[in-house]
Amino acid sequence: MFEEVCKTIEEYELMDHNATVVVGVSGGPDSLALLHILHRLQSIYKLKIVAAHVDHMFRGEQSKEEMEFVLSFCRTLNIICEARQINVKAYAQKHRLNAQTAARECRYQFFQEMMEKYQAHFLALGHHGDDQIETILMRLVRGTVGKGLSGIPIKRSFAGGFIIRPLLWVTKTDIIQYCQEHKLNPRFDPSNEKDTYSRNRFRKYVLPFLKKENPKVHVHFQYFSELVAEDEQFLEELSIEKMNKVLERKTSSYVMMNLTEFKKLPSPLQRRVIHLILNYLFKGHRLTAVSSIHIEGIKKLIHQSHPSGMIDLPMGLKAIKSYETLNLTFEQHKPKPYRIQIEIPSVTNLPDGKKIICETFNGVPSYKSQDVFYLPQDQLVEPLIVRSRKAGDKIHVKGMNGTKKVKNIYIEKKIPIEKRDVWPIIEDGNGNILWIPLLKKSKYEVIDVTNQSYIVLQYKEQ
Ligand SMILES: Nc1ncnc2c1ncn2[C@@H]1O[C@H](COP(=O)(O)OP(=O)(O)OP(=O)(O)O)[C@@H](O)[C@H]1O
Repeated sequence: MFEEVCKTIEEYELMDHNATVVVGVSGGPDSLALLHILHRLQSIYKLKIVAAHVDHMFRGEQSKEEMEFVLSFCRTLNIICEARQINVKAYAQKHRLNAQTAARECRYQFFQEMMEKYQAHFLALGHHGDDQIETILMRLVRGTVGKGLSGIPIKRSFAGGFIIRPLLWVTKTDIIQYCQEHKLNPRFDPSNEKDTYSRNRFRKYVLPFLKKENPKVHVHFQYFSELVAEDEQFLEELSIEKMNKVLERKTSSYVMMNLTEFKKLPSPLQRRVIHLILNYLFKGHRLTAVSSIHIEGIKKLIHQSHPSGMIDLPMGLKAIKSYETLNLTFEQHKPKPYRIQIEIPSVTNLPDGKKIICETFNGVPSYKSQDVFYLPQDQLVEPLIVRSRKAGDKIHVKGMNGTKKVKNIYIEKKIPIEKRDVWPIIEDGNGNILWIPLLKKSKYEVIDVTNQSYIVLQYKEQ
């Protein structure tokens, strides 16, 4: 096993000469073997080794005894040992965490502190090949997708340096044998046997079967882990590039996406782009994992034939589709309804950022367009009003008998939902809708060569 671990260290460049390495040592076989191996490499790499032990205070005297054991083991090898007792139960209660998560958080805080104290480059941990198999299988069973399926990384950034795991290519059996050969006499944590933990059930019931099928199964899982990590990194970079092309607006609580561009992406990139956006929006919301249910929900909303729709996501996030736009937003604001009187003449600023210019006009209008409306002076019923839509709004459409629902006009013209609430509607003193700028004119616009006197309304950009 020693040779195998040395090979891993070299191949993955897990160690530099003259480096300072903090080693997480629980007192169990994995980390004890790891410490022993690194100690053997100390003179070759000219390493400074610091063992770091946390007593989680779960098992009273027994865990204290483990701490004493680690301290004395390090003394015999002449290795610096930092040990700390942390009341994890109290920490878990305070932060409302389960015991395992709390223990992990406390441990990593301590490791970080030790790395800073000793200005260490590496934190070495004793995860091995069987841990890798368990982790990947547990995640598959739990429904993890993407990068999470790569399991435990052999080297990753941490506290200004790297976490390294030199034992990932060896098995628990190799480690136990190593401990026996070198008479290391490790401590065994009884909680590793409990059926209540999911990991222990995988270890006890699934691993023996896999190892019987193929004693080298850990090699295949490790290889799988590295391939997935590599593929995922490549796809993530590609997805970031594509995401930047489909995003039209982005703040910490709001994202607007162009669906015409989005739909051109191949399906795996579509999923990843959604995943990236959700991760970005949920950042800081203490949501550990974006679930595939949310990603698929958004994808379905985008591809459904109906041009508009909305789904609710965790933490009050909403995905709102409107024609070729998807808005993902935590913002709940709905535009306020408005009603403004139009003086003659005047310039009226509108909530949609545009303006209505109202003037009198003498002569026969020759310019006809959807952004200008001519009302014969003798038809004017004051006051003229510009307002937002109301339920049941109807317009007597120019050149048509009867009325038409304004709502149907918005649908026909594919006006996005969020724009409908601010779109201006002009009505007269009788409450008749005269004009919906850019969309529809009413029968009240009558241009007649015998008439030389009009009110002209123009809808313009600022
Ligand atoms: N209490 C602890 N103090 C210091 N390091 C720890 C502690 N618990 C775990 N570690 C580090 O994290 C690694 C993985 O922990 P985990 O609990 O998954 O493994 P384990 O199977 O219990 O390992 P070991 O046989 O070393 O106890 C350990 O190998 C060790 O390097």
